[in-house]
Parts: sequence; C-alpha cells; structure tokens
Amino acid sequence: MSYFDTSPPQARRIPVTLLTGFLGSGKTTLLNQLVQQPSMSRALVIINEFGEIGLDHQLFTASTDGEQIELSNGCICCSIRTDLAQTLKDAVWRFAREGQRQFDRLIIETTGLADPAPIVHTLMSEAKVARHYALDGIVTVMDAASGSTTLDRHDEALRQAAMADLLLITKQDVASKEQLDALRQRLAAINPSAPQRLLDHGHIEANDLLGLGPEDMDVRSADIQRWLGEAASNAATAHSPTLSAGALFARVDSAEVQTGMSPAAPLPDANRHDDHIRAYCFVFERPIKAARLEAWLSLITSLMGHDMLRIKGMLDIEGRDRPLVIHGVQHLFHPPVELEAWPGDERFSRLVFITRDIPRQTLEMTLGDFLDG
Ligand SMILES: Nc1nc2c(ncn2[C@@H]2O[C@H](COP(=O)(O)OP(=O)(O)OP(=O)(O)O)[C@@H](O)[C@H]2O)c(=O)[nH]1
Repeated sequence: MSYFDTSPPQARRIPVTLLTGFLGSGKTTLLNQLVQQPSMSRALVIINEFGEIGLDHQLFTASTDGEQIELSNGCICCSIRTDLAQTLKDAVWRFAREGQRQFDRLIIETTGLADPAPIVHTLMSEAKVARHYALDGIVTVMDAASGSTTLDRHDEALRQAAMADLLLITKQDVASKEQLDALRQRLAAINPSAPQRLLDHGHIEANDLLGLGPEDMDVRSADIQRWLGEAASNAATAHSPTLSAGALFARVDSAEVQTGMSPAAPLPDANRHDDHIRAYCFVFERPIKAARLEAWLSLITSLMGHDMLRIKGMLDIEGRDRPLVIHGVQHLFHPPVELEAWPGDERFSRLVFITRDIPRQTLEMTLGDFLDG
C-alpha cells in the first residue's frame, strides 16, 4: 500500500486504543473508571495478559466462564488467553448478536512489561485484522512517584512513553513536586508530541482519551498542533531563511523542544535510557514529491524500523490541494488521512520522528538527498 493512497476503506474500521504503562502505574484503575462511562458502553475491552495470572481479571468478575464478561452498562471485557490476532479476528463475530456487531470501539490494556510495537504490528500488518481495526491512539500511564526510576531501569517503559499519543500521569498525590516536575520534563524530552495529563485515581473523561488519531481530528490549528506536538510549530517559527533555498528549511530536536532553547544545551547523563531517544522535526516549505518521500520512508524504515518509534507528519504533497496526514509506528503506516483544509494560513509540510539511537544527521542528509535529488 502506498503511504499516500487515500482511497477510503470499504467501511470505517473499529478504532483501537492501546492502553499501556509500566507495572502498577494505574492502568486498571483507569480502566475501571472508564468502563462506567456512557461513551464506553459499546467498547470491547481486551486485557492482554499474555499468560500472566489474571489479576486484572478479578476486577471484572461478573462472569463464570473466565473469558467473556458483560458489565451492567454493556461494556464487554475479554481476557486474552489465545493469540492476539486470532482474538481480534474472532471478536468481530463472537461479540455479535443477530449478525450485528455489539461493539464499535476497542480498548486493549497491555501488560506492564509490554512493548507496544508488536501489538501495533498485529493490528496493522495482519490483513484480516487490519480490515476491521485501526489504531486510534496509544495512551501511556506513568506513575509520578516511581516513573523516573522505572524509565531508568526498564527499556519497555521508555518505549511505552516514546510511542504514546497521550501520556497520563498518575499518583501525583503521593509524589513530591520535584518527582512530578522531573518526570514531566523527562517525558517532554522523550516524546514532545504527546500531551501530558495528570490523573487522580484514574479519573478522566473517556472522550479525552478517545479519538486521538487523525481520522477524528478537526482541522483547527490547535488540534493538529496538539497531535504533531510543539516541535512542529517551534520549527515553523524558528526556520532560518538562509536555508530556505533547499527543500529542508528548519529542524528542531528534542532538546530545543523541551527547553525552548538551543539544542547545544548540555544533555543529561549519557547512561540513562532516555538519552538514546530523540525527537526530530523537519519542516519543508515546498510541496513534496510523493514518490521521493515514499522511497525514502520505505528505505529508512526498512533499515531502522525497530528504532523508528513514531513518525507523524502533515504534508503538502505536489499535486494535492489539501494536507495529507501520515503516521506510523516503526515500519508500519496507518492509512493516510486527507484533511479538509490547511489549518490557519500555514501551508507547509512537517515531519516529526521519535527515534532511538538514530542521529539527526542520518535522517537529514538522506532525506535531503531523496527530496532534492
Ligand atoms: N495514591 C494513588 N494510588 C493510585 C492512583 N492510581 C492508581 N493507584 C493505585 O496504584 C496501584 C496499582 O494500580 P493498578 O491500576 O492496579 O495498576 P496497573 O497499571 O493496572 O498494574 P499492573 O496490572 O500490575 O500492570 C493500585 O493500588 C491503585 O489503587 C493514584 O492516582 N493515586
């Protein structure tokens, strides 16, 4: 499939929210609050236990068969004991009555130790799954008190934070102000694209964490800015006219995004896991040739897919009037979305990358070669 093929799918796919976060961060507490809300009444909740003892499952014990539970408000919960892809394929008919699917939204709670990427991979690359489901967003829960230590010790936690579309910070009531501030700053450096929200014992409006993907995005500038992150807008205002002769005219890395200052600012301790994570934003003033960008994306993700944690972009593609939104996890891309119009007056392309151990120069030079060549 082309990264830029906007032909509509035959039917709107079921939006999937991936709820992730390290062990004990507060995922189940949040889920318990969510499933009581009316907007979740037609949600299927899958608890991805991967063979662990099903402690989470106790929280939904309304059923006797241990697999399928219907809560009073109609929310359906399912604890995976089989392969995820098979469970997702089966769910479409298994949770149906008289041929009508009984859910129109899916929430997957991962285990605390899960790397979100293989789950996203299952959703997007298995044809029979991708026909029915589309990733709406990755929501990552972080514990304000222990979050920094967890990021120091567990690479999985770092990947969960880096891939998130939304970061929910729990347990501020038991964290010091210093712990909370340090975590927030660190998360902003790891993933400047993801908004951060503070949660009190899991309380949040379900609608605040649903509809995070570009399919549901309004073209209002605030929405797109939120989704692409401050990086994109910072890059737009920081561009240097002297570079504007080429396709590439501005770039911002996570150090700038975090502090609003020069990227030459000293970096933190090089042994920390998150010092391997970098967010880069590239801005292009001229329309981009789709075939060239596609060739570059294809090459770069096949060579570095594992370390290309997130890619998001709003693109001015040559020959198209409207902006095209693309986003991917590793080498997998969602079907692109064409927005109704450009937000505000700003018609230019922005690409945001969250990477692990990929130098900015590698992206910049190869990208420049492909687009200019
Ligand atoms: N003080 C405080 N405790 C919280 C908050 N949110 C969750 N907790 C508690 O944190 C503990 C772990 O929460 P869970 O919701 O079970 O965490 P989890 O991420 O589902 O845990 P795993 O299933 O082990 O991955 C529970 O005792 C919760 O009551 C909060 O905002 N403040």
